Amino acid sequence: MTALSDAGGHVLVVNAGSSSVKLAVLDPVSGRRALTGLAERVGTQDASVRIDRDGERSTSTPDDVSHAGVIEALLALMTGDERSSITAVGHRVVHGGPTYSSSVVVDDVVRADLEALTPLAPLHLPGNLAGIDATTAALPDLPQVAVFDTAFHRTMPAYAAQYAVPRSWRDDLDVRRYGFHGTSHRYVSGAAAELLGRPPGELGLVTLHLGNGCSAAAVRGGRSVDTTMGFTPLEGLVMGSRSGDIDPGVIPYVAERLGVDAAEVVRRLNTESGLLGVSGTSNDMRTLLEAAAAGDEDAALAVELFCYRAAKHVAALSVALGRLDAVVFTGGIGENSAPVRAAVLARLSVLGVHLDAEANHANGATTGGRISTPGGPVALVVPTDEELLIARDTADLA
Ligand SMILES: Nc1ncnc2c1ncn2[C@@H]1O[C@H](COP(=O)(O)OP(=O)(O)O)[C@@H](O)[C@H]1O
Ligand SMILES: CC(=O)OP(=O)(O)O
Ligand SMILES: [Mg+2]
Repeated sequence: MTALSDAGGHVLVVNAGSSSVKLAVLDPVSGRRALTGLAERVGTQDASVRIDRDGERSTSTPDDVSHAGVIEALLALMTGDERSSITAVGHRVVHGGPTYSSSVVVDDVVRADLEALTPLAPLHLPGNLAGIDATTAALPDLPQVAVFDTAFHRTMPAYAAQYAVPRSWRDDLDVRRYGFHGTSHRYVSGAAAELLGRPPGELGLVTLHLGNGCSAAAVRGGRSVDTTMGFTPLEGLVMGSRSGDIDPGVIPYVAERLGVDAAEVVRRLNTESGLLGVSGTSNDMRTLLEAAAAGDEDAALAVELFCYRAAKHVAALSVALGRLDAVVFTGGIGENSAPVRAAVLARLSVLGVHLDAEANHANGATTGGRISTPGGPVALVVPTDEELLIARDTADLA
């Protein structure tokens, strides 16, 4: 580890999503949190921010509800001592494009490169950049480090990373499969190997990150060899408001029928589809499970489509592994929803994975652990910790 962490400095981690900002001030070695922060409903008049430390909560309602505004409000809720304990700032940055294959200290050139990538992750990069700008303004003397979602997937072989499109699209336009949620897939695949008591180099894992955005990855020998998200975070699994896989032929057809352009159809595939689109009511899995239990058939279909697509992709990704040792659930849904895990695993009995119903109810976000019966591939719950890996990369580079 670096001089920074030996000196006991804290890293401020900013994980800016499309509508939320998660923040942590932590020791990069032990992972101990001095505080955590959360801004929700960013960009709307209902935006709120809160900081939690030692069982105590401070909240405020920001005047400026932009990403920059809520980050300033979060920093304002910190004490002087907390702010001065910070020695570097690490940011989750969703897209590193063709250039960035590992974490990097942000300077003017990196900042400009990221700005140019915004069309490839329009829901995420503006918030990531606003986070970098806000912490640079508030803490101008500290190094700012970008940790990319795409980095872990740079090890995908060409046959997984490429689309079957004209070669000039790849060579001249950088159209390829990048993959996302890499920091989460990297963390949970390492933690799963520890839980299994086996060296990562020996293992074939499928990691399932089921949150508001959802993706699965095939991790062989500790390296990503395939994943469900591609050029943008829209491909693959059904998500809160994103469609996942769809025939591109739908796009010009719907554009023409609705009298809008292709970009507007893609915007609706990102924001009005997925669980929200199928249910017609909510992008939130908790809400949909309750509605389905109360007899709402559209909610039930949304949940079934979500679980079916997840299981189908786990089976497909096991081809990339050659051997399947474990399926690992993480993210807000993967960690907390026993019914979703049960429905996904019911469809995976074809691969020899069998649910242990009692363990599935016991092993939620706080504990994690095995949720399958002995024999065959293992199913595990592993709470993700993107903030810890971001803090460690930041400490290593700062
Ligand atoms: N106990 C629970 N049961 C079912 N779903 C849950 C539960 N807790 C959280 N979730 C779901 O997790 C999703 C949010 O996941 P999260 O990883 O926090 O999102 P983000 O991608 O924004 O970080 C929502 O669909 C939410 O309903
Ligand atoms: C890349 C991505 O989809 O991120 P999130 O789950 O935070 O939306
Ligand atoms: Mg997320």
